[in-house]
Amino acid sequence: MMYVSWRKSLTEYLHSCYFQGQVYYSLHVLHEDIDNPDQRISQDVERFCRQLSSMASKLIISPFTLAYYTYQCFHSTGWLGPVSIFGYFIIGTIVNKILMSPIVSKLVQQEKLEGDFRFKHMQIRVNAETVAFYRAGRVEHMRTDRRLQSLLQTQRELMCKELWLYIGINTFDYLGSILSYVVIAIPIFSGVYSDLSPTELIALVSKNAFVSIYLIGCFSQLIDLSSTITDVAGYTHRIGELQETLLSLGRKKNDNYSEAKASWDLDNSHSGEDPVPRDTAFLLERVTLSVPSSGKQLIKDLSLRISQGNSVMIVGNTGTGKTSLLRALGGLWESTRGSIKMLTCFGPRGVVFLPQRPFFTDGSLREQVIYPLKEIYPASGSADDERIVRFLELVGLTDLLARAGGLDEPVDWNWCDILSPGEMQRLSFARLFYLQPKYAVLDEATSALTEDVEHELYHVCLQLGMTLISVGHRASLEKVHWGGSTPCCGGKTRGR
Ligand SMILES: Nc1ncnc2c1ncn2[C@@H]1O[C@H](COP(=O)(O)OP(=O)(O)OP(=O)(O)O)[C@@H](O)[C@H]1O
Repeated sequence: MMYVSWRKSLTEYLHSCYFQGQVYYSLHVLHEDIDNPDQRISQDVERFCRQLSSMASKLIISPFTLAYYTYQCFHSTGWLGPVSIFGYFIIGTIVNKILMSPIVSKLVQQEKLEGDFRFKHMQIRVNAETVAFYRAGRVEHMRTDRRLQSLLQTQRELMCKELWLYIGINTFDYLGSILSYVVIAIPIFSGVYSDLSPTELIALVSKNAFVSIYLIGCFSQLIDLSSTITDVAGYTHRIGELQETLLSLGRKKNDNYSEAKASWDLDNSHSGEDPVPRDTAFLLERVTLSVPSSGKQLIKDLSLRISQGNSVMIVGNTGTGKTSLLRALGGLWESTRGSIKMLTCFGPRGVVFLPQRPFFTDGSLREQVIYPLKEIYPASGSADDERIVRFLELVGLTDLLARAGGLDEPVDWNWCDILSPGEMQRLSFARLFYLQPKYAVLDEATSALTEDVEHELYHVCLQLGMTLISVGHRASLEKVHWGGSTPCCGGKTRGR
């Protein structure tokens, strides 16, 4: 009996560990499984709901069975039986409450540490080469190990606390079965059933034992639920935190960016209702911009209008907020004061951003060049092979066609691993030429290329009719953005 109960506790514990893992994934899916977060979250939510519904079904049925067996117990033992069993349940609940409280906070702490540890793993996996260049393997190993040790320490503490809870639950179960005989022994020895024959007495004892044990069993079920409740409380707390963060982020979203402008738009969706000229892409009025996490002020009272044909170059020292200004233009950061209006859409008919770190998705060479149009128009087919090949030639990546085995050949490599920084920047330009937007926002997009190549690429952009908003350090770039200048915080904007 003892063995069966321990095994049950262990199985429950392992089950809870498994369940914790699943919920953990739902919380860290944003970091690790960005490719398919919706599916992961829906699977986890499904499991979570199953656990809740099993708990709810037990809670719904319990009152009926409790009422029936309380009546039966009262019938054979009088008030003594039900009162002592109810009193026993109340004491059990109080003890459980005391044992449960520290487990919930420990479980939340464990979830957080597990997330930190996995995030560290992912960070090393993504930056393995950089770490190897720094010969920082031992350092990273030590740092990861430190996180693992603190996670294991918390898990050990959690197990100790859970051990006491399980001891409490099992003790309640065993003492309960003894109580069933005690409650019938009292009326028997006090002479209530002195007129019964031994056979009738045995029948009475056995019937009462059955009823009492069943009644105590109902209470045991409720007490057992406490271990599930502690798990659910911990996960609910953690998921609640995630939800609150997402809600507050959603609330902070810049109002100037409508839902339509938050995604790519291939139709000419400019409504023309704005009082500003149709050729204006961005309108900034007395904008003050600060780093969201630290509040450090980067830009103060910047007013700027970026319109078609008037390229802008943003220059300045490192860390002065050039990229941050682009983040604000792209709606990723909110201004502290003033207003930023984006009056065009994302995509070929509007604006395309080339960020400082090039990004390449998994897939064929074509998918890299037309990114992200394949997902927007999956049936685009191979109608524009010629254009893609021409743009690859223009950026000096003809050999990539041979390396990839053609435009549509599936490749098993990670594009960021096999391309040099310069090649990545060239491929990003091929993408830009293919998309051919009205406005191109270029954040140090040619930092790994020579001045000549930079000049050529910028020249093609202008030939294709793009208005450029670029961040760069080289004086040679200024010629492309030739014109007057507007001061801007620690940096400068120069207009063509
Ligand atoms: N996500 C972030 N969280 C906290 N601080 C940030 C974040 N991104 C940037 N910062 C800080 O904001 C400041 C401006 O950063 P930004 O990237 O705009 O600089 P920059 O002018 O583009 O520099 P560089 O020329 O080196 O690219 C820096 O001090 C940087 O440390």
